[in-house]
Order: sequence, then C-alpha cells, then structure tokens
Amino acid sequence: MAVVDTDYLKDIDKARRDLRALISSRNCAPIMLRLAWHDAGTYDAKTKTGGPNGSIRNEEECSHGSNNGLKKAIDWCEEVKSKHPKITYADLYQLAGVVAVEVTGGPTIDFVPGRKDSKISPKEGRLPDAKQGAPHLRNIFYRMGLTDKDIVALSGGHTLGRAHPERSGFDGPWTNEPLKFDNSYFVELLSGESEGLLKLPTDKALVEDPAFRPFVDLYAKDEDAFFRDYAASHKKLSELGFTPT
Ligand SMILES: C=CC1=C(C)/C(=C/c2[nH]c(Cc3[nH]c(Cc4[nH]c(OC(C)(C)C)c(C)c4C=C)c(C)c3CCC(=O)O)c(CCC(=O)O)c2C)NC1=O
Ligand SMILES: [Fe+3]
Repeated sequence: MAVVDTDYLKDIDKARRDLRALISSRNCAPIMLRLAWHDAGTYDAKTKTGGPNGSIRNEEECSHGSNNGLKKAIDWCEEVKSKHPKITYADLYQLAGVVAVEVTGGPTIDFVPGRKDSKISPKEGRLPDAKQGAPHLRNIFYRMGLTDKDIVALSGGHTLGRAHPERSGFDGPWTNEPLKFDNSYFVELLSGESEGLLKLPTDKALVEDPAFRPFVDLYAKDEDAFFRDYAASHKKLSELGFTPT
C-alpha cells in the first residue's frame, strides 16, 4: 500500500491538474479511459490477482493484443509520473481515467489514492473479447466481482472514442460526439444501425439480453441515472482488490 500522507495527497492534486491540462490539450480522454480499464480489468476476485496495480506498464502486458495502441497513453502518463515520482503508476492510471471522464463532461468520480504497484502481469485473456456475447461478458465481469448493472453502465464508456482497424480490427466511433461524455451510446444502441457508427457484438449483446436490456432502456432515457450508476461502477472497477485505508 502506498503511504497516503498529506504530501502524497498534495502530489495527487498537482497530478490531477497536470492530467486535466494534458488530456484537454491532446484530446486524449478516450485512450486514457481505456488505459485505466485495461489496467483494472485484469482483476480476478477469486485469486485476488491483477487489478489496478500499474502492471500494464510492463512490456509483457502492454504488448498483449488486447492492449494494442495503449503504449502512447502509457508514455503520456510517464510525463506526469516524472514530475510526481511518489505517485504510484496504479494511482496515476486510475486518476487519468477519472480526469478523462470529468474533462469530457461526465460525472465526478470519487478518487481514493493508495494503490500499490505490481511488477507481476497476468497472462493475456482476462479482458473481454469484443467478438463474443452476453455469456462471455458475464464470465469476464463476474470474475472481476462486478454485476450485470456494472457491465451495462461501464459499456457506456464507449460514449468516448473510437475503434481503430490497426488495433482491434473494428473501425469507427460509437457516437457522433466521441469527445463528449453523455448517454448517447445508449440512445444509439436503441436506434438501430447508423451510417458510420460502430456497434461491437458485445455492445449488441446489451440490447438482446433480457437482464441487460432494462438498464439500456433506463440509461437511454435518463442521463442522470446513467451518470449516477456509471460513477459508482467506475469507482468499483478502479478499486478492485484495493481497500482504501
Ligand atoms: C464491456 C465490454 C467491452 C469490450 C469487449 C470493449 C472492447 C473495446 N473497447 C474499445 C475501445 C474503447 N473502450 C473504451 C472504454 C471501455 N472499454 C471497456 O472494456 C474493457 C477495457 C474491459 C475491455 C470498458 C469496461 C470500458 C468502460 C469505460 C474506450 C473509451 C475506448 C476508446 C479508446 C480510443 O478511442 O482509443 C475497442 C476498440 C479498440 C481500438 O480499436 O482502438 C474495443 C474492441 N470495450 C468494452 O466496454
Ligand atoms: Fe472498450
């Protein structure tokens, strides 16, 4: 556990400002949010391994196929790390994810520092495979200790950014404003195919599965409900395996 004293908290605040400036000036909120998830999304609640521990910076893990393209985000975070070396990579990547949502107009997410770094990287295969459907999503997210509601709320993170053919083989944004954090991902999900907009098989599973669908309907019509549930799920994912002191 990193020692969270007043100096550490002061450093976190300065790093938060640096991240706001960096993410706003480079319009890189989407890839920073994806970096935060890819570090946290490896958590296994049974074995208490993986999770938000900065291990994605290890060459072995950041070269996993599912992490294609994230090296850029890791290098950008290094600029902030070099100015605030006391902050753990684990805290820095999760802070970047929180700031990415904030600067694009999303909900304020409670951030508690104190995550420890780990050099151990799990084997590839712990993140969801976009080509699969509902059973696979449940296998992956239940393993993390998350629920159906978390799966739908977190998928709303696709309100930001786009897929890149050279990274995942998929192409295009999910919404018409990929730098605005809002509930348009769910509105698009319910409005069928739109020219130039992407729907992954895992996105479509949310509409077809009877347990996921009520959350999609709620979030498409009530943005406040989406923001409330997203903020709670984002905090949960960013604290997997971490008990704030
Ligand atoms: C729920 C299942 C799920 C899957 C299978 C998934 C897969 C997925 N997510 C993204 C990009 C992608 N994903 C995300 C947020 C994201 N991603 C993510 O799933 C994880 C990490 C658990 C896989 C979570 C839980 C969140 C929540 C916020 C962003 C912001 C971007 C755009 C990045 C960019 O613009 O570069 C891509 C395209 C990568 C590329 O080509 O650049 C793919 C294939 N995202 C999913 O939600
Ligand atoms: Fe994604």
